[in-house]
Amino acid sequence: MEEYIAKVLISREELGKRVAELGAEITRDYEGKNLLVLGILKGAVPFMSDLIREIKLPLAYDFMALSSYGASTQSSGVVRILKDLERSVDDVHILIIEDIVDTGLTLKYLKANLKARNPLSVKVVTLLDKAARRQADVTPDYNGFSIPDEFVVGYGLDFNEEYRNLPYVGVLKQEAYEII
Ligand SMILES: O=P(O)(O)OC[C@H]1O[C@H](OP(=O)(O)OP(=O)(O)O)[C@H](O)[C@@H]1O
Ligand SMILES: Nc1nc2[nH]cnc2c(=O)[nH]1
Repeated sequence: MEEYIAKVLISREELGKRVAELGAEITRDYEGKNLLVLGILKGAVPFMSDLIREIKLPLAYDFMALSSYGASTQSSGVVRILKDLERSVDDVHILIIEDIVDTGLTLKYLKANLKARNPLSVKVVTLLDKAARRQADVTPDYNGFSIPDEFVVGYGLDFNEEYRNLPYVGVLKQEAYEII
């Protein structure tokens, strides 16, 4: 698997340190609030798993699955809900967990959809922000790392469903695109 990694962009150590910082910040901000952490499948799973253990507060978590890209690396701009929340949210502060905000189209749709359900608030934490590619006017409330316009994999991020289990964030070699 790792033979196709051109370089490590964010190491395991850097991820751990930043996730702990984000957890501490979120802990301060949500003290005394009814918090629902909302993971967006599938990419957010490793980040969410680490982050929730750095949030030292009572919380509930749930998941949504959205489709934006299919197997391609290009945004279609079309967002569909493949799996929805299991409960109403009018008594909770929602914290969306994303692995990456790229064009922002997914997040723009999701925030509008959730706000229509009248939660107490909706905020977003993303591990990665690729702001150079933004098409929609959305800014994450918490951001792990701002990254350049390169296609990244690992720590939840996939190429064709592979590489999600890498413990770091890396950039793929060109050859990886040529073998599928
Ligand atoms: O800002 P955007 O351009 O809309 O892109 C960001 C979205 O794309 C990725 O999901 P993807 O659809 O690849 O699903 P996955 O998490 O299951 O890999 C990522 O997890 C975000 O949800
Ligand atoms: N795996 C992966 N998915 C993305 N979705 C939007 N940008 C990216 C990216 O750089 N890598």
